[in-house]
Amino acid sequence: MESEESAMKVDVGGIVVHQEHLSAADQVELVEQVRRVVRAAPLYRPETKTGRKMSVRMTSAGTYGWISDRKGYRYERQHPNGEDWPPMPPMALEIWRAVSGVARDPQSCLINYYDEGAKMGLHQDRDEADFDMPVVSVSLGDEALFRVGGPKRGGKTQSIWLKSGDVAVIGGPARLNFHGIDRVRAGSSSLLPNGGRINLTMRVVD
Ligand SMILES: O=C(O)CCC(=O)C(=O)O
Ligand SMILES: [Fe+2]
Repeated sequence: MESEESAMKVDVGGIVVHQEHLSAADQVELVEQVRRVVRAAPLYRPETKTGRKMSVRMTSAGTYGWISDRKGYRYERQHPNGEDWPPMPPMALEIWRAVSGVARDPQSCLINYYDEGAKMGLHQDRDEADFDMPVVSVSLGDEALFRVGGPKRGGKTQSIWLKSGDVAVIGGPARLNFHGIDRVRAGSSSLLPNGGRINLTMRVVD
């Protein structure tokens, strides 16, 4: 994998998007590594506290996985099926080391799969112990409209289309900024044979 800095960095409400961080070949390799995770730890559709199913399907890799169910949001060491999470994809770790700007390695890689029609409402990532540690987010497959606000709900927002190979760093003063995915543009990428979008988010948890 190339280790050079990406060609373009764009600031969206304090979130830094490294556009085209991954080459086409790297994207193919990362998809293969994600497939390995999904074979060991199947995607599932989490419920929220109120019992509604999320539209995004999820799984995780690394020491911890992010879980949502009737008890709320938290990190767990096992998949809901009771098995430990598979190892973090090596490329996820490489990407983290290239862009995170911190010395610690991530303990969790959440994998989100968006099919046509899936979205993620505006939220903060705040289930981690140390907000000095960034969240690093990788986009693969179809483009997604990413909305970014400030640290308080209801403020102004900005949006950007995240494309396959883009890497976003949610850190520093933007670490607790609200963000979400409004929609995915079906058919905008040929990376995934069945379409849709994969998002990986790496985090230091405790
Ligand atoms: O899919 C994305 O780009 C964002 C995912 C996200 O915000 C999250 O998993 O917390
Ligand atoms: Fe998030």
